[in-house]
Amino acid sequence: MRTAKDFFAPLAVGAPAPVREIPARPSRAIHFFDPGNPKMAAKVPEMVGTVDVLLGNLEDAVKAENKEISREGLVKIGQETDFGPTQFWTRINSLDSPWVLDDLTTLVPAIGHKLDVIMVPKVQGAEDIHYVDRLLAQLEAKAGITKPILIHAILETARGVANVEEICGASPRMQGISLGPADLAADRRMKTTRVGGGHPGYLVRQDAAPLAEGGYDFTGQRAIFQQDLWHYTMARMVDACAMHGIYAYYGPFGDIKDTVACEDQFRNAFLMGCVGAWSLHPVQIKIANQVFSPSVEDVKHARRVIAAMGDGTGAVMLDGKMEDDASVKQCKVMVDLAEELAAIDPELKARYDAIVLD
Ligand SMILES: CC(C)(COP(=O)(O)OP(=O)(O)OC[C@H]1O[C@@H](n2cnc3c(N)ncnc32)[C@H](O)[C@@H]1OP(=O)(O)O)[C@@H](O)C(=O)NCCC(=O)NCCSC(=O)C[C@H](O)C(=O)O
Ligand SMILES: [Mg+2]
Repeated sequence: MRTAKDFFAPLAVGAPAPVREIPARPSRAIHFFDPGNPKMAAKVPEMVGTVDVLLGNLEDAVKAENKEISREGLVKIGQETDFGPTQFWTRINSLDSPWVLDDLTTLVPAIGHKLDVIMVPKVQGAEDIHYVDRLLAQLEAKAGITKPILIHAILETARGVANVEEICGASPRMQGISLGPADLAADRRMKTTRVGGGHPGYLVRQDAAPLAEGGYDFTGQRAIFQQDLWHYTMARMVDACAMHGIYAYYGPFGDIKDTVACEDQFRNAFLMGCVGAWSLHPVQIKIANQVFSPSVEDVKHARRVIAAMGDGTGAVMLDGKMEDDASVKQCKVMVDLAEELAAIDPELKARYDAIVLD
């Protein structure tokens, strides 16, 4: 058993002290690029400052024969790029793959001082996080790294979902969790063939109309309402993350051309408590930045409620609605997020600063 005092002790002599709290850094879009793809790699410097997180992907979507080229490409990018306000993450290969040990033993000494977060795919339980945690501590100690690299897990197996609470609490390095809908669908034997998003077959149909002579008209037109396949998993993930003070993210939306449905999926995640989503193509960065930034209307309303509530206790009527201690807490979540984002996004800051309370 790991005791409370052990939890915040370094796991290797000379490794940096674990963080006590995960910093609330903006991460509306986690933008994936293949560091071994020359066209994508060339775009990295110009993307700095336009996206909250740049993630060099080494796992799925990188061909087996290119794993080493991509890893070397990531080292070069890490060494040569000034990331400024943008976070620099990587997704390593899965823990059961032949590449992951080389990923970690190459990346940490070479660019560990620049890497903010390592995303670990297909996490099954706390034991996977413990393995990476100890290995990172050893590698950080050896490389003289002074700031601990954080861990982000992808929820993409049934066992991972069943163990999500213990995964979130497995290490002080745990920064957050993303939903990996494509691998999760396969692992669960869902009958879908998509990378995230909904499915027209997963629906609820309006009741049949009653007939005058009795019985029901099962042949008439009835409205159908498409349902969200990911609602249950997202809700579990958000609760587990909130419980442990870490951050939840929707993952990939593979239908790049369907920007409208992508926006819907991202907005569902935002409303449910996620702080960001993945971007697979430059077009999705703008969608994530917009969706995961509170609207001017929401910030204005939240500020009005906070102002009307004074010390934050009791109940008042505002625009015909009751506001109380609980609604003011929700409004503070909105305003705090707006302030964090305004600190790194001048355009957003100008829009929030222009708000005038009625
Ligand atoms: C999806 C893509 C294969 C599409 O690429 P492409 O056909 O080249 O798109 P375009 O012609 O529209 O590209 C226009 C230009 O933009 C560059 N580009 C494209 N994507 C990126 C990017 N991600 N970062 C930077 N630059 C990008 C192209 O090179 C073009 O450049 P130019 O010719 O100079 O104008 C491709 O977007 C892609 O591979 N994206 C990343 C895919 C990925 O990372 N997949 C893995 C994450 S999802 C996953 O793993 C599932 C999950 O784990 C789960 O289980 O659910
Ligand atoms: Mg996956």
